[in-house]
Amino acid sequence: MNPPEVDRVAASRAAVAARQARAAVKRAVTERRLSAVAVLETALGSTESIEATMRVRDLLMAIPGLGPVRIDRVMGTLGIAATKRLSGLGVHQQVRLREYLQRRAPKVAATGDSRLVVLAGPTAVGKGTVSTYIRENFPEVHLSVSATTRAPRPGEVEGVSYYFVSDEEFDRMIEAGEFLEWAVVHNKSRYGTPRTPIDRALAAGTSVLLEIDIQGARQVKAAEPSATLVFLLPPTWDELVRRLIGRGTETPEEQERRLTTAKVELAAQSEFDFRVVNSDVQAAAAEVVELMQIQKATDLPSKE
Ligand SMILES: Nc1ncnc2c1ncn2[C@@H]1O[C@H](COP(=O)(O)OP(=O)(O)OP(=O)(O)O)[C@@H](O)[C@H]1O
Ligand SMILES: Nc1nc2c(ncn2[C@@H]2O[C@H](COP(=O)(O)O)[C@@H](O)[C@H]2O)c(=O)[nH]1
Repeated sequence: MNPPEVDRVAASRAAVAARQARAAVKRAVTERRLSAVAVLETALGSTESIEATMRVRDLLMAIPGLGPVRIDRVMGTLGIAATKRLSGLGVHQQVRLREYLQRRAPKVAATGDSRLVVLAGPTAVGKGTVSTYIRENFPEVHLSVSATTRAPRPGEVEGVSYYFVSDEEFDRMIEAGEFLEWAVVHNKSRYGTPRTPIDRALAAGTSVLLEIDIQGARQVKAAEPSATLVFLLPPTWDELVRRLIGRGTETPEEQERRLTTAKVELAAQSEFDFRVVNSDVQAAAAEVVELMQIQKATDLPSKE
């Protein structure tokens, strides 16, 4: 073969491979192994991805219950041309399509034993310490990384501790529907759970742990009733105060504010599926992981 012919054959093989890869993505959406929203996020996150080359129409065709006539109508309403690919969407089209998919597309089916677990509890009870222990010792668990508008503390790492974002960026993320939940915590900063990494992990059969406040836990339960809520308790109130003051990361005013919230939060513990007392980090982490891994939550003995 001469060089132009070699190029033509290579291009045709690449086109076939891309078509097959797009068909596999569509199948995964139809079979509810992958959420349509996760496909959109991947496409928007990388123009190199196979998802970026998918037509919007094909993504909608993958959603059970949507036929060609309905899809034409929906695309008209969303203001998206019939031939548009995901990578070619304008900002407003992206927002409208994301909102539509969040409302209309079915959630991914739970695969195997993967589950969504929320760890909440009052300030300084040790949520961060227990979660970090789980991240370091149980790599099979996906620990969600939140976005926050608060400033980093010494030693905190961008993308590991949090995504530290400006108020404007947080507004944008809310507007774009990127959060599973978000809340103003301790009447001060905003914190939110990015939705896409969670959808992806659950679709891949990985259990997910969210370390968030109680307002967030309530929102997650409302959005995903199958989520398991775990409340982390201190051995005593005095020990909680000792941990907060001992951590030394807040001013006395901020400590006061957090202890006021803590009293309200402790009163909400009965809303949770399980309670774990954090007397010892390793033991508390093991209990939380047990709740994520063993039988279905409904079959478990109470940890109260
Ligand atoms: N089981 C434990 N025994 C003794 N100290 C602990 C234990 N767990 C955590 N601590 C300590 O308590 C302090 C608060 O812990 P941590 O920062 O993890 O709390 P948190 O619940 O994440 O707080 P916040 O909600 O305010 O972020 C830290 O100094 C930590 O080292
Ligand atoms: N509702 C949410 N709460 C969150 C999230 N990420 C963290 N948090 C909670 O905020 C407080 C304060 O955290 P700190 O790091 O400033 O001490 C604590 O209770 C966290 O659990 C989130 O995404 N959503």
